[in-house]
Amino acid sequence: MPEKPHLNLVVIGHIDHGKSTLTGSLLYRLGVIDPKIMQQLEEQAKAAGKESFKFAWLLDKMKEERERGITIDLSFMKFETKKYYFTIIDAPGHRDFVKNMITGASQADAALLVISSRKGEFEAGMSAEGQTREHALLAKTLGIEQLIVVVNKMDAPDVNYSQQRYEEIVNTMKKFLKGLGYNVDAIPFVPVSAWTGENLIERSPNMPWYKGPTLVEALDNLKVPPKPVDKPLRLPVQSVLSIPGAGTVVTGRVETGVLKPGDKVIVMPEGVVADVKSIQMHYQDLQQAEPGDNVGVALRGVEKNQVKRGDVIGKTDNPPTVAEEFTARVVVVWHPSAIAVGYTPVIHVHTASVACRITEIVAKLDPRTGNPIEQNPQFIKAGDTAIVKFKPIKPLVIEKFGEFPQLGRFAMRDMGRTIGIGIVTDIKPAKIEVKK
Ligand SMILES: Nc1nc2c(ncn2[C@@H]2O[C@H](COP(=O)(O)OP(=O)(O)OP(=O)(O)O)[C@@H](O)[C@H]2O)c(=O)[nH]1
Repeated sequence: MPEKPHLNLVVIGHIDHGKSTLTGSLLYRLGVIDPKIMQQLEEQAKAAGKESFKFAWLLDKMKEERERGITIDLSFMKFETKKYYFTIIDAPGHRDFVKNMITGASQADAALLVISSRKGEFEAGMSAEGQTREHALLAKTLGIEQLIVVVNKMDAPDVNYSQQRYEEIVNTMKKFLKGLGYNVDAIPFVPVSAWTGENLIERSPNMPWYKGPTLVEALDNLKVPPKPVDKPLRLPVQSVLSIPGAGTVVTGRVETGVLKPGDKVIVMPEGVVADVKSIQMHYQDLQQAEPGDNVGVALRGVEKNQVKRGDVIGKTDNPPTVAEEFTARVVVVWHPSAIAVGYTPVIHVHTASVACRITEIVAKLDPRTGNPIEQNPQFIKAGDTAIVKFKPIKPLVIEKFGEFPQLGRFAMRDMGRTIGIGIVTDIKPAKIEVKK
């Protein structure tokens, strides 16, 4: 039997809307979590007087263990439905999910947007600083086209499974998501209780008015994005090793195109040309590596110190682009004051992180329509969307989002936090000398 396709999910939404509870509850009900472990956690949560947090507790435990360097959690974050295997990348509660969404080992194929239906909670998420707003905007900017909206806490006393409240939320959300450019007719809005499990796997008798899919059915209705095998090769380098017998081995994930033993490749921005001796994945030799494959590539003609993390491998007839300067559409998500020309955040893009200086703020945009509202503003601040030019202070491979989305979206970081995100719209290429 052919293997089920694999999809990556992110869980997003406003604080306390139930992301952890939903994730924990879904994993538990799908049988991923051992009932004995769940019972222990339940007792711990009860003893701490926080029974309603038992599922969230489960995620906290996983997170703690991860922080202590125990590597058990990842397998817990996988589950399967009739059609697919899913991995939840970046568990909820992470402070810096934005950066992780961009530079993490995997790209999200779909997002679950969790919204609380409780009085005041839904409204808080949709307020100017609300994360329902912010996360939906980020997901769209990052090119996550598939969305499932989970209308949570339908069991709460003030909601009491009200169809009217559900419809009120759906109408508001449809207007908002349409404004961001989402095709709202393709988005399921599933009313659930993460807590009781209603409409997650089994239909809720308390919401007979709801005729749409359950959450698991909505997951099965997602589409597998096509593999970009026809595009030119791009393989960002994660690490470089020197292995006796094999020589220089680079590891990384193929983002686009295919790679075969015998191919002639070029490492940018180094400008070094090499031959592919062999390719391995999970200790097995591969005759062809494709998008999504995490591989080790043994290279002939290059020394370990000539390649580093953040470089990108391509074919010699279509080398990765090194930017002298690039233009991007950015969204500022957080900054204590204002951003002006001269500001130099660290840009995290694929596996690279390079400081880039803002050389021009071309225009401020209306975030809803994308139309310019101010040319050459003096500064931009949190909440603003703008067209900005950057000059990398060191050679950097970056691509236009329209051509290579995986290498054309980035996070801007400063002071240990994500300041904003962006997508590259234009590039002025640098001249690189090729070393044979
Ligand atoms: N009644 C009810 N309460 C819920 C439901 N889901 C979550 N809650 C409660 O909402 C509160 C917040 O839930 P969490 O799962 O911690 O929310 P979160 O979105 O993960 O929160 P952060 O990670 O802090 O952003 C807890 O008290 C939960 O018990 C639900 O379906 N029904």
